[in-house]
Amino acid sequence: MESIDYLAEERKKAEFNVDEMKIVWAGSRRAFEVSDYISKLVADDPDLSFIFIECHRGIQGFSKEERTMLPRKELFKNTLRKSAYSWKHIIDHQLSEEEAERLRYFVDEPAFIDSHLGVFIPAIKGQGTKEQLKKWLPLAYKMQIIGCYAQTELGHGSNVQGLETTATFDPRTDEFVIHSPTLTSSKWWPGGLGKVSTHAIVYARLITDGKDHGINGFIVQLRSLEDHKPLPGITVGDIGTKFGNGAYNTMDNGVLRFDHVRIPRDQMLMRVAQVTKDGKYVQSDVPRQLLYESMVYTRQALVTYASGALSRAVCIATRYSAVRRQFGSQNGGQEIQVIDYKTQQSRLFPLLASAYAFRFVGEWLKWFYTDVTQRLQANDFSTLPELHATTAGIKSLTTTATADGIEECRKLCGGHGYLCSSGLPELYAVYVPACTFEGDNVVLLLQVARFLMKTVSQLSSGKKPTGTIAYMGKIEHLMQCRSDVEQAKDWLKPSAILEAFEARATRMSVACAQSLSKFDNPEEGFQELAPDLVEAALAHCQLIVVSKFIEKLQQDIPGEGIKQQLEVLCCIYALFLLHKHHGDFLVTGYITSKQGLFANEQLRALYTQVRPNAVSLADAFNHTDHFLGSILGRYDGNVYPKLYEAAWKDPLNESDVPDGFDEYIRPLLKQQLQTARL
Ligand SMILES: CCCCCCCCCCCCCCCCCCCCC/C=C/C(=O)SCCNC(=O)CCNC(=O)[C@H](O)C(C)(C)COP(=O)(O)OP(=O)(O)OC[C@H]1O[C@@H](n2cnc3c(N)ncnc32)[C@H](O)[C@@H]1OP(=O)(O)O
Ligand SMILES: Cc1cc2nc3c(=O)[nH]c(=O)nc-3n(C[C@H](O)[C@H](O)[C@H](O)COP(=O)(O)OP(=O)(O)OC[C@H]3O[C@@H](n4cnc5c(N)ncnc54)[C@H](O)[C@@H]3O)c2cc1C
Repeated sequence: MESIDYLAEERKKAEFNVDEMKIVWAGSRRAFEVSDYISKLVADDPDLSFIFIECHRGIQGFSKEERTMLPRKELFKNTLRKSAYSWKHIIDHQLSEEEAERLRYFVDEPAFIDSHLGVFIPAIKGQGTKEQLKKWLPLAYKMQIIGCYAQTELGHGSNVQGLETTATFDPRTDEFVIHSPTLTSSKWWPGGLGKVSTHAIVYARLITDGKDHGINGFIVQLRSLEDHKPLPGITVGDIGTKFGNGAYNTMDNGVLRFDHVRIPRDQMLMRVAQVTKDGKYVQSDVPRQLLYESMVYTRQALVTYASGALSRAVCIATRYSAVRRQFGSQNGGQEIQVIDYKTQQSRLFPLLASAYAFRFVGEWLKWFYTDVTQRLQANDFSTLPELHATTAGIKSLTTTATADGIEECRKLCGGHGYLCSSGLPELYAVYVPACTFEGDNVVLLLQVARFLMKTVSQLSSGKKPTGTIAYMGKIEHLMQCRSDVEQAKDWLKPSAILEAFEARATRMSVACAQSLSKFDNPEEGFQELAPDLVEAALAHCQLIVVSKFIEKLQQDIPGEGIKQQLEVLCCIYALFLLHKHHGDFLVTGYITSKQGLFANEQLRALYTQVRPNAVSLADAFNHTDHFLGSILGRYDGNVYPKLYEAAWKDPLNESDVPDGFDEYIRPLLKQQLQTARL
């Protein structure tokens, strides 16, 4: 039966070519084709799109929207089945790495495979010697071993140098003894550890001859490759159910303790430092920070994933806002679409613009990461501090904004957004730990702040800042200039926007540096001023996102109306930030309150420009209905019949009279009858 497109009228209003925008969103025609093909493959293959569970009726299939009703143990087993099935598909069809990554993405269930591919393998690559890569990578790539990244402990996560697990070298046997000396040294959180991983990269204090050399990574086998039982001396399990039904609970985040577990010496990852057979500790000529290199990789990857998650929420909220009508009916006509309310637009459209902004900054960050890692291979470490600060900062900014944005989209969908079948509660629950893992977002901004303070202090010594901090080279101008905006439309000029963000970021950093200089003990000052430093770091990161969006627009972007739409979105992103943080821009003296009001006026005009294109801009994300997993976000907009239909699938509706009626409701009702008779 052909379905009716309830959003057809909206789609007719588009002033640009949606198919061309899909390519811009994907990054290239080839990336679009791969994503498009794999997302449909997943949606159309029940083994990938459905959840199969054994129950009293035999094996039953459930759709993605029903996932939150299912028990964790069954969900987990189903995820194992899907991972094995996906892996077989990848091998049988010889999928490329890009296609395989897309397959994992569209299956859309957190699983051990994420830790194996996203953290375990990058850690070996970043910290292993050539010989170690040769030995371990083929095993890992063929999934003959499955690994996780065991860094965080019960007592310490953010403070990596505070980890307690020990790796003590025993020269008599040429082995390390891995040990958990305290309860708080238990490894706690690693994804894939609880029930699946056979191996882990374990971060432990390296001790030789009684001397503590700090943290290093070690490859440790945890489970038998025969029967999967924990090896002697190892206690391992899952840490328990996490936030939200379904959600991240398909992942087995684990706990791990070692009781004097011995591993061969060559299982210490030795790119950064080595221990010789006679127990001598030798530091390589590469910086110690390379121990943290895999975190840089994953933080960079999380930025592109942020745009993916935000675009899903925005797509659901935009389509639903065009379907939903409230108030304003005249002469029996239709009510107003809620998307036409300016308040709805002022909450929704900045998120739409943010999704695009995060996409482009993610694209750039991937390029930057690749560039720096190539330099690292050639022993050029000069750009590593900038890469660390940028990945930390942009990961922090984009994941915080995305988690908040998903929750805002849920509210934008009113009451129905609170239903699990809207897809938004689970999306939020799955997504929100991204603000914590791979570095707590505040801790990461403090890293950016340290980098900025160093940059400011080096300016006087004549060191020329480059890359993302090149703007600080114009410090004299940026400390004094004033916005020349005279009317609302002046805020459309990229140069006006850029200077505003550069001046604000520079002034906030310089103000922090000046305050810091008043402290005798700089570390004490840093702690005292931390909230201001975090704000300065955020201002710098917002500047990066804005400037990368502007740079994107300087490229040749073909396609009818594409560039115009992106220009509007770029201005919305920047002016929304200016409006939200306008206190910063005012206090630092770059704009007057009148210029702030012009920005807001221009923002409202931009919302009007986006309005006819909103649904199509969301369509350009090219999300399948399966991937969205949302009745409110259905492509055809057929929301109400489907919501009604879905309600009856809830297990509570399996019978008219609920279990427990005889024990708990009937006596109450009877008691009321007796009371009434009295
Ligand atoms: C179905 C089948 C499919 C098959 C598919 C196949 C397809 C293949 C592709 C698949 C790809 C998948 C990708 C998925 C990605 C998403 C997966 C997400 C999973 C997430 C799991 C989560 C994992 C974790 O959370 S791991 C644990 C993370 N932990 C942290 O982040 C801890 C945070 N803390 C720290 O990083 C540090 O402690 C820090 C930085 C806060 C402090 O460091 P410090 O050393 O104690 O102190 P400090 O003095 O501040 O720093 C010293 C010095 O070092 C510099 N520094 C710090 N960090 C770094 C760094 N990372 N890099 C470089 N430099 C660094 C710092 O700046 C200082 O420098 P100086 O000032 O110059 O001295
Ligand atoms: C779903 C999930 C998956 C994970 N997967 C893995 C994994 O695979 N492997 C792994 O090793 N770990 C993993 N982790 C752990 C994760 O990396 C840590 O939780 C994270 O690094 C934060 O550390 P923490 O829990 O110690 O938080 P804490 O540092 O205890 O943070 C608590 C609070 O203190 C604040 N705070 C901490 N330090 C400072 C400071 N210096 N200044 C100001 N404020 C501060 C933070 O901002 C936060 O508000 C995972 C976590 C989650 C939630």
